Amino acid sequence: MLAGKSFFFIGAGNICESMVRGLLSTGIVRPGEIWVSNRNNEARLNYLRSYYGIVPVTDKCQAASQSDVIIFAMKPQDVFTALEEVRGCISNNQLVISVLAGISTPIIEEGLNAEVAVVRAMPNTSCAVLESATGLSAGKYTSPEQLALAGEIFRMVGEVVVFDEPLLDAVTGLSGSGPAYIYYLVEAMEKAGEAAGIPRETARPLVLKTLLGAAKMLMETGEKPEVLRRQVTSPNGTTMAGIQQLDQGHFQDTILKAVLRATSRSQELGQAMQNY
Ligand SMILES: NC(=O)C1=CN([C@@H]2O[C@H](COP(=O)(O)OP(=O)(O)OC[C@H]3O[C@@H](n4cnc5c(N)ncnc54)[C@H](O)[C@@H]3O)[C@@H](O)[C@H]2O)C=CC1
Ligand SMILES: O=C(O)[C@@H]1CCC=N1
Repeated sequence: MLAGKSFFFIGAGNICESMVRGLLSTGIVRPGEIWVSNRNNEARLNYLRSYYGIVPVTDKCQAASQSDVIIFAMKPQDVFTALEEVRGCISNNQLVISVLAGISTPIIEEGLNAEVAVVRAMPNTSCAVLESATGLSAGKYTSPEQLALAGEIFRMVGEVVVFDEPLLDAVTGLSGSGPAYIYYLVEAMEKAGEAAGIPRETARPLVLKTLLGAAKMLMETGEKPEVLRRQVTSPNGTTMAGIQQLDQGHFQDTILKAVLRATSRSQELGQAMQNY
């Protein structure tokens, strides 16, 4: 279903590049089948063309009318300008994918002023290494086949779960923003290693292998994280001492608050655009 499909990204920033890198690395999508536009940034487009061989375009209406899949990938605040630029250029046999935090499918449908198939998607930047966790939900005019096509696109770059749309804000707070939480943890562990006397360049591979090993243990054993944690935690040993310190800092509660706050920020972004 995917071979030969053409993709048009409106907005060529971080998430666009992550998706492009992932899609091209599969070998199924070819560089000439990916068109990109970006606002006021020729240097960015030149970089994407020279690095990936993908095709910068300036006439967005024309590109939108000629591509199979149109991907909205600008900041939520910029969505209305983008919608105006391609209004009347997209028909129902194409597929619109919006990766915008907080922006509901009705906002996109109404902005396009036509019965266009829209899928809201929340991937993460790990698309670049084919390890994204992506949540999807279908808009009002999206057929099962069009939702399946969106699933196929994001399955090329990782795992896909389909949700009812209201949950997409929570997906954004959990796995859309999630890589940043993990990077933050890695930053903290590296600094901690350094504080304990391990040089930064040595701490990083130790931390990264620890992270990868723990993720693999979770995936390959299928055990609950609590069980695996207990296997590391000897009575009165070092891990117990470390975990007690994390508990004193309300580690789990802090993570919970971070995910809930990111979720409500996604809702706020949507609300702000609704009232626009
Ligand atoms: N960065 C991430 O990890 C993720 C981002 N998202 C969503 O993706 C969207 C983009 O995020 P980033 O790539 O991080 O932002 P970014 O700021 O890196 O890229 C957005 C790009 O869109 C361009 N743009 C704005 N209006 C445009 C228009 N009318 N036509 C063409 N280009 C236009 C801007 O010039 C900018 O280069 C956001 O809505 C965000 O919520 C979703 C999942 C993950
Ligand atoms: O920070 C943001 O708003 C976007 C959405 C999910 C990840 N990055």
